[in-house]
Amino acid sequence: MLENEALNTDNAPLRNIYRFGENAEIALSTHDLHVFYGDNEALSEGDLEFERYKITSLIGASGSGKSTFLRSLNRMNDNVATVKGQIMYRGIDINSKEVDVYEMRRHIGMVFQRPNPFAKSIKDNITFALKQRGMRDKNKLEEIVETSLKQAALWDQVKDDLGKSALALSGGQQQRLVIARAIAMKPDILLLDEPASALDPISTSQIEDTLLELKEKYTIVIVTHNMQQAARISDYTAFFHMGKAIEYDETRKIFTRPKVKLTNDYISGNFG
Ligand SMILES: Nc1ncnc2c1ncn2[C@@H]1O[C@H](COP(=O)(O)OP(=O)(O)OP(=O)(O)O)[C@@H](O)[C@H]1O
Repeated sequence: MLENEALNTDNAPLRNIYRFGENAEIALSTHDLHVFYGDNEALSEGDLEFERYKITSLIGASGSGKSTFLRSLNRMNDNVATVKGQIMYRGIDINSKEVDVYEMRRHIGMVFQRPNPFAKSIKDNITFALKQRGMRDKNKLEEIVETSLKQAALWDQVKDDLGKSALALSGGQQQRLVIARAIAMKPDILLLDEPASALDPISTSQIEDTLLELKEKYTIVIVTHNMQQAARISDYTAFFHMGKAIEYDETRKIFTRPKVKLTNDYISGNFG
C-alpha cells in the first residue's frame, strides 16, 4: 500500500496525476524528477505535463517544493541543487549537456516574486537583452518595446515616458515591466513564482488580467499561495505536499471535488 493511501476519501490512487487526451499539445513535461539540496531531497515526485496555451497553477503549503519544481523548469537551480530525472521540451531534455542554458531560457522565461527591473529606463529594460543578442534595428526594437508593453498591459501608462527610470514605477507596474521584458524575448513558456504576492489587490488583479490575455500566446506555469487567484486564472492546478505533486487536475475539479483528502484539507484552509 502506498504511504498515505488511507487518506484518500474515495480510494483513488494517491497520485491522481492528470492525463491529457491524445490531442492535447504538451509544451513541457517532467519525468521522475528529483531535486536535492545537499542531502535533502526537496522534490521526490514531480511527474507533470503542461498543456500549451493554458495556465497551470502550482499550489501547496510553504516548503512543499513548488518553487523548487518551478525553478528546475528553466534550470535556475543549477548552482544550488542536484536535479535528477528528465524535463522534456520539444523532444529535448533541458538538463542535457548539449543544451545552451541561456538559449533555453529564451524559450522558457521566468518572472520572480519581487519585481527586479534593471536600474535603466523602461525602454532599455526591454531592449537590453535583445541588443546583447545583436539586434540593432532601431525600428524593430521600438516595435518590440511597444508590443511587449501592450501585451503586459503597461503601454498606455508609460508610452509617453519610455525614458523614465524603471525604478520610478510602482511595484505593480514594475512587475508588468518585468513580464514585458520576459515576453520581449518571445518565449514559449512563461514561469512565474508568486508574481503578485508583493502587490496590492488592484495591481494583483491587473497582473491576473495580463496573464489571462497572455495565455493566448504563451504556456504559463505559476506558483501561487493565493487560492482565489489559482481558481480565477488557471486551467489546471497541481497540489504539492512535502516535495510531491500529490494531485493534478482541472482547476475546477481541484477546488470543488478534489480526490485526495490532503488537497481538500489544504484548499479548505486546514493547514498551510
Ligand atoms: N536554495 C536552497 N538551499 C537549500 N534548501 C532549499 C533551498 N531552496 C529551498 N530549499 C528547501 O527545499 C524545500 C522546498 O522549498 P521550496 O522553496 O521549493 O518550497 P515552496 O513550496 O516553494 O515554499 P514557499 O511557498 O515558502 O516559497 C524546503 O525544505 C526548503 O527549505
